[in-house]
Amino acid sequence: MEEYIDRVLISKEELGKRVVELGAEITRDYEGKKILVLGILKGAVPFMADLIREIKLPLAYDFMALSSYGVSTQSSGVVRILKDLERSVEDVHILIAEDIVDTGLTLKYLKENLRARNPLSVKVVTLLDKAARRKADVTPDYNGFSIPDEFVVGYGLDFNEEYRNLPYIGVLKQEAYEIN
Ligand SMILES: O=P(O)(O)OC[C@H]1O[C@H](OP(=O)(O)OP(=O)(O)O)[C@H](O)[C@@H]1O
Ligand SMILES: Nc1nc2[nH]cnc2c(=O)[nH]1
Repeated sequence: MEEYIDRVLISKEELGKRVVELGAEITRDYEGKKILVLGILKGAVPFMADLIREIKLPLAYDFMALSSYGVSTQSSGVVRILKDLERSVEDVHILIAEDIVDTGLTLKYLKENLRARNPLSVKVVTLLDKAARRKADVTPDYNGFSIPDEFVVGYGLDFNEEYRNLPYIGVLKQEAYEIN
């Protein structure tokens, strides 16, 4: 698997340090509030699993799975809910946990959809922000790292469902795209 990694963009140590910082910031901001951390499957799972253990407050977590209609890697902005929340959110502050915000189309749809359910608030924490590709007017409230316009894998992010279990964020070699 790692023979196809061209270079490490964010190391395991850098990821760990930043997740601790994000957890501390969220802990300060949400003191006394009832939080629902909402992970977006599947990419957010490793980040969310580490982050929730750095949020030193009582919280609940749940997941949604979304799929965007579009041609291959091009997101169209039309999103379908594959797995929805299991309960009402009217009494909670929702903190959406994402691995990456790219065009922002997924997040724009999701925020609008969730706001219609009348939660106390909706905010977003993302591990990575690729702002150069933004098409929708959305800004994450908490961002781990701003990254350049490169396709990255690892720590939840995949290429054809592989590489999600790498402990760092890396950039693939050209060969990796050619063999698949
Ligand atoms: O800002 P956007 O351009 O809308 O892209 C961001 C979305 O794309 C990725 O999910 P993906 O559809 O690859 O699913 P996965 O998490 O299961 O890999 C990521 O987890 C975000 O949900
Ligand atoms: N794996 C992966 N998925 C993405 N979805 C949007 N941008 C990216 C990216 O850079 N890598």
